[in-house]
Amino acid sequence: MALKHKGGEPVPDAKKRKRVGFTKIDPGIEANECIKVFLVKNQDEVGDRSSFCIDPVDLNQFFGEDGKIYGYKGLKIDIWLSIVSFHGYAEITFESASDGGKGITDLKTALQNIFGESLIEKTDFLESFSRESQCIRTVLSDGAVVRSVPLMGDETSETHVDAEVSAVEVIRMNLLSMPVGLLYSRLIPLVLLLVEGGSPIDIADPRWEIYFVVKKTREKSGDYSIKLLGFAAVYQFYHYPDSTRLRISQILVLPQYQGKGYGRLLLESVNFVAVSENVYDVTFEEPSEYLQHLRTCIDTLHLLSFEPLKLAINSAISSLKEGNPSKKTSKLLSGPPPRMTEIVRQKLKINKKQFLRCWEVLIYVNLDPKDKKCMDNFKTSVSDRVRSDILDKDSENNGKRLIEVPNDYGHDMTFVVFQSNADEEVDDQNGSLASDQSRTQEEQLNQLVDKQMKDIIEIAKKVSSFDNKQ
Ligand SMILES: CC(=O)SCCNC(=O)CCNC(=O)[C@H](O)C(C)(C)COP(=O)(O)OP(=O)(O)OC[C@H]1O[C@@H](n2cnc3c(N)ncnc32)[C@H](O)[C@@H]1OP(=O)(O)O
Repeated sequence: MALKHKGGEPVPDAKKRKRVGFTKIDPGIEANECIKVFLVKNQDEVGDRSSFCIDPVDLNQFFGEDGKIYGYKGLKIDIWLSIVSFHGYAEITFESASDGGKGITDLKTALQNIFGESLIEKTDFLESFSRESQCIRTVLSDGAVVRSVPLMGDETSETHVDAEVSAVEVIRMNLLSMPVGLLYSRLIPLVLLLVEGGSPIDIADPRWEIYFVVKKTREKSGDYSIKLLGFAAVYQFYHYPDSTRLRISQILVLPQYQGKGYGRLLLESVNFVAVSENVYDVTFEEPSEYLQHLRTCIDTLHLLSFEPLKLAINSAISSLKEGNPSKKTSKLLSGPPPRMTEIVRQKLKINKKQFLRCWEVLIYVNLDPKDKKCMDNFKTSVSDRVRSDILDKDSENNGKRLIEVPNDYGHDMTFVVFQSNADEEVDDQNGSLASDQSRTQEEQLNQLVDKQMKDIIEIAKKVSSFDNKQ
């Protein structure tokens, strides 16, 4: 870590600090504003601010309660993280430092809380590119290759001209192995920076496994190099009486390689292991909204080509074609038959909750968009399902209802809790409260139905585009 004080003046000692007269209390600077993190692959990129800069979830969380750094004027912190050895180097520059009433933030400690031991001095860092050029290859050489996908055409364009064969591989390893644990500990800063709510896992627990996705390039000389693209940490839970559940707890694809199918490959690989080792099922630990979207796309694809399910899907489609939405006596579209839920878990390792999420997408992709009656019936059935989900919750919660409504500010959802209480409605003299409340509830429900329809259509589109590529 290098602390550069612009103008060459030393950082003032405590005595001098007392004499500095501040007219107002130091407002501080948000960590998000003055810290930049670059991912670099060679010495030349270090110090070049046009290098690949990441967009961390929230750097403020590592700096006190208000996320601010105090005591510095003109502070700039550039962190250079090597994607060769995953070491880091912090270059800190500022015009002056003095206590403006809130102290002087100890930057070294704060940065060590994020980057830990992987933060090293500049010379050491620059040397690490050649010294540790084979570190990923060495650590992963003992791993089991779960999947190997050859790369062709454009995908190899960034490789060396002498490159003969390139492939993307997923390699599975136990985190208890010392070199693997060490490599993971160097990846922790990326987890903290890029996975919302991410925290280090306990590498001393033998039930943790890690799946690395790498690009392997074999040179004409016969030698090969390996580049790390991402990883997934998976916990093997015991499931009574003699089975295991796989839980994907942390998945990260390095930002410059995202959106190229590597996340999907990691998830498919975990699924492949789950099926071949006949575990109970695969679950996710608090998946982000985007990861959940990806998971539903992947599972829906598997379900679409799952022969035993075809009859159930066709029969659901027939009931939508024939159904009359004005007859409220029977549901147009019920969930999948319970027997299928069990078969899907046994054969595809998709659990019941996730299967239910995919079910409506499975139906939707099989509908004829020109069949208006069928499409209308589908929307009615989604609406019925949303309403019954909420009513079920309602009866469980003594009239308190929690519903998720979309907002205008992006992907995050807003949750609304409301209480439906018959007495309250009677007490309302004009009945206006009750009618206002039910109007609001109706609007919220409609919004929720629209949001769910939008999600179904989006996933269906994605799945159809994948299906055509395969
Ligand atoms: C339990 C937890 O860990 S929760 C936290 C999850 N992790 C994070 O949030 C960390 C930051 N995010 C990431 O690391 C990544 O975005 C991940 C892991 C979530 C997803 O990995 P990615 O490699 O980006 O996913 P992948 O490329 O497979 O799919 C993403 C997109 O690429 C598209 N895609 C997938 N394969 C291909 C392909 N072969 N060609 C073109 N596009 C493709 C997908 O359709 C998807 O597009 P969409 O966003 O329009 O739906």
